[in-house]
Amino acid sequence: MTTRAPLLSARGLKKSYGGVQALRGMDIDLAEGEIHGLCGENGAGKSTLVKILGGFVTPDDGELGIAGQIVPLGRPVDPALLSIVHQELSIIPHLSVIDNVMMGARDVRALYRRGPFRAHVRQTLDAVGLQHVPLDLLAEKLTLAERQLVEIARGIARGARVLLLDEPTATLSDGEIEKVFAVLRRLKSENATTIVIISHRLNEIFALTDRVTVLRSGRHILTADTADLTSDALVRAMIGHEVKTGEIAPSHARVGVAPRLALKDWSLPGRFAAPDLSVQPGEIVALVGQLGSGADMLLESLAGLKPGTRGTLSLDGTEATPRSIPEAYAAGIAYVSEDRAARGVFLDAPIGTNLVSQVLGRVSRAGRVLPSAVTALATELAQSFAIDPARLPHEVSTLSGGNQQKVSLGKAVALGPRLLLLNEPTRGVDIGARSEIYARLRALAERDAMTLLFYSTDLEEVLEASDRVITFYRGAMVRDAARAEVDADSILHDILHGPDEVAA
Ligand SMILES: Nc1ncnc2c1ncn2[C@@H]1O[C@H](COP(=O)(O)OP(=O)(O)OP(=O)(O)O)[C@@H](O)[C@H]1O
Repeated sequence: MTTRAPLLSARGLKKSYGGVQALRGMDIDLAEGEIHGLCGENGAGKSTLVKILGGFVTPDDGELGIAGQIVPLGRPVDPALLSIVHQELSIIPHLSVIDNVMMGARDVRALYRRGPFRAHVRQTLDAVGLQHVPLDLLAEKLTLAERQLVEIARGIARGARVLLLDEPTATLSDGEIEKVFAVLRRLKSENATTIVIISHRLNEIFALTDRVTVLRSGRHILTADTADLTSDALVRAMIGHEVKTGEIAPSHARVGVAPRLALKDWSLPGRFAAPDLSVQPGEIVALVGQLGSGADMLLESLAGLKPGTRGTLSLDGTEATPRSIPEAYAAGIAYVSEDRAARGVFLDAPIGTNLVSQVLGRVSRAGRVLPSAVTALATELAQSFAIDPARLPHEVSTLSGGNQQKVSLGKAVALGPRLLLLNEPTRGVDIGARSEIYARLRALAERDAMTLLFYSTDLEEVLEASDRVITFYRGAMVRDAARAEVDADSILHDILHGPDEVAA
C-alpha cells in the first residue's frame, strides 16, 4: 500500500485564521483505491485540511497534486476528481432529492432538465440504501441520517476519484453506518476510489481504513498502516498522552426520594409508547435504539418537540407536560439538539454570548447585561466543557465542529435544569474531551442531583456514561436495566431484534 505512487499529494500546507494556526505545514499522500482515516483532537486541523484539498479554503502556503497534475489552490477542484461530504450538511431542504444530488455537478448546465439524470441518481440512491426515497421528495422530509446519505450519494454520483468524508457517520445509527461502509468498500474495490474519512469513533477507523494519518495542533504526527496500530497507540498519537475510558459508572441515583421524572401513559400514537417510567434525581439514563425506534422520539417528546404526544409528565411530583421548547425551559427541562448548527448554537454570535444566552438574568442587574458577569460565567462554563476561554469573544462559526458541540452543551447546562435531555451528546467531540464531558455530566448528576436522559447511537458512550439503559425496538421498550446488567452485545440484540418473541 505505502509503495504505490500517490494519487494525491499535498506538501507544506499552512493556514492561519487570525492568531490561530489551523495547519502548520501539513504533508499527506493518498494512494489510489485506499481508505485513509484522518484522526486528531477537536481543532487539530482535519476539516481545514479537507477543505483545502477540495479548494474551499485557500492555504497561506503549500502545494497540491492530483493524478499527476498540479492543482491550483483555493479554487474548487473538479468534482469528477475530488468531492467532499461536509461535516455540516449542505442539503437544501426546499429542493427535491434529485436536485440536491445534482447540485453543482459538471453535467448540469444552465438549462437543467432532470430527465437524463433520473436513472443515474436512482441507482446512486439505491447504492447508499435510500431505495425507499422518491427522487422528487423534498429534502426537508428526510431525517438527518437520510440527508447524510444524500450527501454521500452526491459525491458518488459525480464519479469522484477521491471522496473526502468529514465525519459521515456522526448522525447515523449502527445499521446505517454498516450500509455506508459497505458502499465505501465497494467504491474502493470496484472503482478504485480513494476515500478519506474523518471519524472520532476509533472502532470505525479500525473497521474501515487501510491507513491512518494523525494530526495534532495543525501538525502531521504519523501515517501508518492501520493493521500496524493499536487503539492505545492511536489515542496517544492524537492527544499526546493516555486517556482513561471504559469505566463502569457507579449509580448515584437518590433512592427513597420522590422521582424527578415520572411518565404516565406517555405515547405518540403510531410512533412509540413509553412505559410508565420514573427516573430519580441524580440518575443518568441512556435511551438506545435505531433512529425512529422510539428512543429518539421519546427524548424529543420530553422536550416538547413532538406535537401529538399524549400522557402526563411530572417533575418532582408536579405535572409539567411541555408542548414546546420554551415551555420545557420554563419547567426546568433543557434540551441539547443533535442538529447543533440549526438548533444548538447561534453560529454568528460570540462563544461567550452563546454560553450565557439562555440565562441573561444571571448576568444582568437592573435590566442591563453586565459584561464582567458575562465573562465570568462564560469562562466558568468554557472551562468545564474544555473550551479554550481565550476564544470566548470569537464567533462560534470559527470553532471546529466538536468545539461547537461543547458550546451547545455548556449553553444548556447554564440553565441549571432539573432535567437535562441530550441528543447525541458528544457528536463530533474527540476522545479526550469526551471523557472530560462525561465526568462533568457525572458531577452535575452527583453534586446538583440533576437528572440526565440521553439518546445515543454510540454504544461506547452508552456504556461509559450511563447508570441505566433503556432499549427500544419498533416503538416499544425492550429492556430497562442497570448499566452493570447489560453489555454491547445485549444492547445490540435488543435494538436490532427486539424482545426474543419478536425475533422468533
Ligand atoms: N473560519 C474560521 N475562522 C477562524 N478559525 C477557524 C476557522 N475554521 C477553523 N478555524 C480554527 O482552526 C482550527 C482547526 O479547525 P478544524 O475545523 O480544521 O479542526 P478539526 O480537526 O476538523 O476539529 P473537529 O474534530 O472538532 O471537527 C481550530 O482551532 C478552529 O477553531
